[in-house]
Amino acid sequence: MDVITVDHLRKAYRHVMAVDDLSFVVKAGEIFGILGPNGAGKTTTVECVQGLRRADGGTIRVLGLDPATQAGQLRQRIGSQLQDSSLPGRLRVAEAIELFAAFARHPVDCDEILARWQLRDLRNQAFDSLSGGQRQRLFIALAFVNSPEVVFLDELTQGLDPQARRATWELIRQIRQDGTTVVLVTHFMDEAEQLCDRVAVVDRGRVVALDTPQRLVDGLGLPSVVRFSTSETDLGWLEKLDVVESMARHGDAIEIRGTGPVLALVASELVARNIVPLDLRVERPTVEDAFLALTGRDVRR
Ligand SMILES: Nc1ncnc2c1ncn2[C@@H]1O[C@H](COP(=O)(O)OP(=O)(O)OP(=O)(O)O)[C@@H](O)[C@H]1O
Repeated sequence: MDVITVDHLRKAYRHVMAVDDLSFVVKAGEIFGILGPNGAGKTTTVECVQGLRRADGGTIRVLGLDPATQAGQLRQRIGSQLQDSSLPGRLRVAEAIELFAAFARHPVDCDEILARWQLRDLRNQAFDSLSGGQRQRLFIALAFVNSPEVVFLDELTQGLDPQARRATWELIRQIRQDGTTVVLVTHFMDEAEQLCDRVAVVDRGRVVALDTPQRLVDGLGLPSVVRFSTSETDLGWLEKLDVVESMARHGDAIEIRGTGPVLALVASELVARNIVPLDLRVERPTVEDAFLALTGRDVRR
């Protein structure tokens, strides 16, 4: 079942075409990622989808509702992570959750939310006194207070330490298991790779690729890099293998770029010639490589 359909969405700010004929579908129960460089139009898109901004053209349906005319109904059924926003400084963590729950048609139990997002020990702490990571956890928790059917998370793990990131990913996976659909706007390639069932790569207001993280990478035929060390000097034959695109040597360190089953073929040829390096390894292309190939830009810039 399609939970979100965005069809030929357009949105301009004066002379800036922020979103230009953008289309995608989000299916029930998936974690759908929107990846793109700064200014690609991700936030504008997600704001239009949530009914926070009016589109100039195209159609959007979320849970069968039109966000432009049924935003009130929609807000009862979706959750949204606050971004760069702050709560009153003296508001305590538990009070913030109770406040948001008071507006929800189907609020979840506040203690359960505090426990799930590891906020129990902070329940009486004022918002002002929270660290960046703790605030982030609170913003995520608040997105789930109204038992949303679809939740929008923007830069989910910004400011979290590596352990907290992994714990957050695990919780989001559990939330998917509970049947909630998740839309994730992210700059983090590893997050998209680890968490998302499908990813839309957005650039200059358009979707330039949409697939599972694995198929995005595989579909581009990007090279893998095989590395190993050897003192053997006669390796020119390696470059003649069909799968090998190039070879570089720095002392004993060998680096081979190639596509397809490059590791298996290089390994078997080396062994056949009695060269058995102990450190043979392969670096497969990642979503980051795919992103660079698709947009020509580093996502962090
Ligand atoms: N309120 C606004 N007024 C004018 N221009 C805007 C406004 N909001 C966004 N823009 C412009 O529209 C384009 C898309 O912005 P948007 O915030 O949707 O991109 P984004 O992909 O979310 O970027 P980022 O990753 O930096 O948050 C950018 O060129 C931006 O400068």
